[in-house]
Amino acid sequence: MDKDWIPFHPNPSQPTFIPPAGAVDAHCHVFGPAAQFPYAPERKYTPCDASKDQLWALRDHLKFSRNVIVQATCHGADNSALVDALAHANDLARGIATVRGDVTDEELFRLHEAGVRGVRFNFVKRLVDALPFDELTAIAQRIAKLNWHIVIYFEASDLAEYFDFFSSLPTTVVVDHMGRPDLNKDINGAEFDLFLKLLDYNPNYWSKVTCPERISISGPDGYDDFVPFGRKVVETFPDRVLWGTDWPHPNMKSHMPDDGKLVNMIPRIAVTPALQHKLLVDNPMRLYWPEQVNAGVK
Ligand SMILES: O=C(O)/C=C(\C=C(/O)C(=O)O)C(=O)O
Repeated sequence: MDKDWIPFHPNPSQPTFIPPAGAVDAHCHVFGPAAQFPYAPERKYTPCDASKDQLWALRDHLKFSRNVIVQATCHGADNSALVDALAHANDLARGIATVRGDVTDEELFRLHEAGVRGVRFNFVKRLVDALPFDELTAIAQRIAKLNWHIVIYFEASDLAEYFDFFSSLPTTVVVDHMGRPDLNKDINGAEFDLFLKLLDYNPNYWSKVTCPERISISGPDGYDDFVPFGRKVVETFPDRVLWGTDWPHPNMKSHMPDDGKLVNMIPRIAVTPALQHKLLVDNPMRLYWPEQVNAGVK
């Protein structure tokens, strides 16, 4: 792993917040293990290994029930580690893959059968060289036929440039980490307002209210500055929000969060049991296990 890499917290605290039954960690990753699933040559970082079994152990420790595993950029478009985790999840995990424009229909079908339900378009320059819009549009049109959705990751400062392209995407679109707002800026300022407009103008847009540890300037004593931004998104779009740990927390430089304390953030941004149930159960189940929702599975 990179010499400045901070591994995930070895002993996360037991959260005081108990999630509702069936809660979903809707944003997490698996890394390797590298001996079995080598990291991509084009990667921009080399992480510690972080296995599916360690992810399941965290899920159980935090009293969650399900995971949505997002392909990490260190694996590029080789989704093997993701597919392996899904194959060993007993249907308690779904996946978001990374694909290129030359992905075959057979590969998309194989990924769907494994439990993948979407692709990630990453625009964070320190992580990837983003694909050209026309290639992304072609991928979007193909995955729309699978009823998959798109997860997008971008910096708030880039949203104005991407707004029209984002608004053209034909599927449900889930924004990672609220589009990484700059918490030095006013919650009522133009930058966060543009993010809120993205969801307001586009009813197919959802947002994860995640990653206080990445976004907060006030820091890990409580990530207090994150709370009003998270609350605003949850209360404005209660049926279109998701939550996740972001374990194993790639590329953290200032500190490594205690996952138990991240869970304790939930009642501060979703302040009623009804909002917590939408955030942690209703919304992710509707998006990732619709067949079970329709069958009345609890
Ligand atoms: O885990 C996150 O969502 C955030 C980061 C990394 C990735 O998403 C990734 O490498 O796939 C980041 O900000 O470095």
